[in-house]
Amino acid sequence: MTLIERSFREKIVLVGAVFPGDSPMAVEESLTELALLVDTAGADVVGRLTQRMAARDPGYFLGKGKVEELKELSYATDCDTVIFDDELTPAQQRNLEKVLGRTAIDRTALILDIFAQNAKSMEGKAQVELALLSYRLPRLRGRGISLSQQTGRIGTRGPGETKLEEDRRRIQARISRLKHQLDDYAKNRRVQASSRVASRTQTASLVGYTNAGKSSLINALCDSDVFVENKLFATLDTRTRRMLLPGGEGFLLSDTVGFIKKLPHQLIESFRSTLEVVRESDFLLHVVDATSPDPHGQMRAVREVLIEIDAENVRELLVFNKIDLVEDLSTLRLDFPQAVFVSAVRGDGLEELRLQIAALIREQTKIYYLKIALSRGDILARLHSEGEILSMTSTDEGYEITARLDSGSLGLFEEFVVPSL
Ligand SMILES: Nc1nc2c(ncn2[C@@H]2O[C@H](COP(=O)(O)OP(=O)(O)OP(=O)(O)O)[C@@H](O)[C@H]2O)c(=O)[nH]1
Ligand SMILES: [Mg+2]
Repeated sequence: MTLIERSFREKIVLVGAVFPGDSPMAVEESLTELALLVDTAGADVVGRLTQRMAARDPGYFLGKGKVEELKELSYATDCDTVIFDDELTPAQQRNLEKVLGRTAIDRTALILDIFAQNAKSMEGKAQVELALLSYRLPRLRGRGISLSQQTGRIGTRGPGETKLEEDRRRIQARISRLKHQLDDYAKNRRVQASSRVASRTQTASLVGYTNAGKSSLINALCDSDVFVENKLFATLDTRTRRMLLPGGEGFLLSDTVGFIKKLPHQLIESFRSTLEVVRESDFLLHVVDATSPDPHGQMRAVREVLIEIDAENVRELLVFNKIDLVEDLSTLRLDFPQAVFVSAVRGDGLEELRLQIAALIREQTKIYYLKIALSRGDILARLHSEGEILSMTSTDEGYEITARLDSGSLGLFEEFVVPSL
């Protein structure tokens, strides 16, 4: 993937729409987040425009008068690119670019651009390229030559300035190659994961809104040095570290890519396999930025992604981070009595968090007394791999065993469990 370095800071105008039922405040907050995304992408916001509207105009997204206003604002600010907070159809994008005489893109393209800049591993790059190509494929046709030659701008960079001029079929071929490549990575990961299952080490994942402090928290808890930055989507690659609990027990904790409102579904699709670690976790640490103006909205956005990756049923421990920056936590504590409040940077609350994690792990494994007939060597072998055998005696009737099992594997041995003990 070739990324073209920008030698200038691109000037951007943001456009948001308030539809019936939207709160104007929420739209403003969404635009502020869009501005943060622009900053992360290395460009400057020079203007903002919002319109109250009943429905999207199929041709231009905005109404006629507003398009004129946007054109004037674009000239006045001499912006390079206009970014819409809502998704544009390929036709709207083309029409707007024609009228405005400059690049028009949407939030999805901007997020994809940031992912393209931040991808480091081979797998991360393949995932982002797949998402970008899926996004661009329906947008290829009819894009003006002059615009496609304006290289190096947000939404036009990334894999293949030249690839974009190739025909559809070659892009589709590339998409299926990337899918195969990603399948191979996933298969390898499953082999590693199955050896982990055999050793019955519990696993947890850090999930949460981008920039909430997930990587900072894994560093604080596991004494590791995962990359941390005050930018959105600093982490794209999943990293797994071992964490030791107060009782000396260990478990595996994974740091994952952050989520955001309106996360492009192309990205969720192509990151699906790296996010399998989340679905297969014994529990999640859902990290929320305690300084966020809208913690409820951010948590909702995270849960929506969890549903999309089929991880909504994994147990979760809610962790509010960055409490060193918050003067009054009383409202949050009242709203979320079950949450743990920490500062990954200053260390507050980490002991409490470790204790809660240890309790969660203990809760999920219990000791059972089992009787297995001598003829059922298969069940015994299974028990060896799925649980932890604490003691075993063999009698004429069979094996008498005490074993530690988690709720997931209990079902396999239910008929052998002796209810007393
Ligand atoms: N003051 C303060 N800052 C924090 C704390 N935890 C993290 N930060 C800062 O918040 C920013 C984001 O931290 P990261 O750990 O990279 O956040 P993340 O959730 O991994 O973000 P992405 O990987 O980009 O989604 C960095 O500038 C951190 O230094 C905290 O407890 N207190
Ligand atoms: Mg991170």
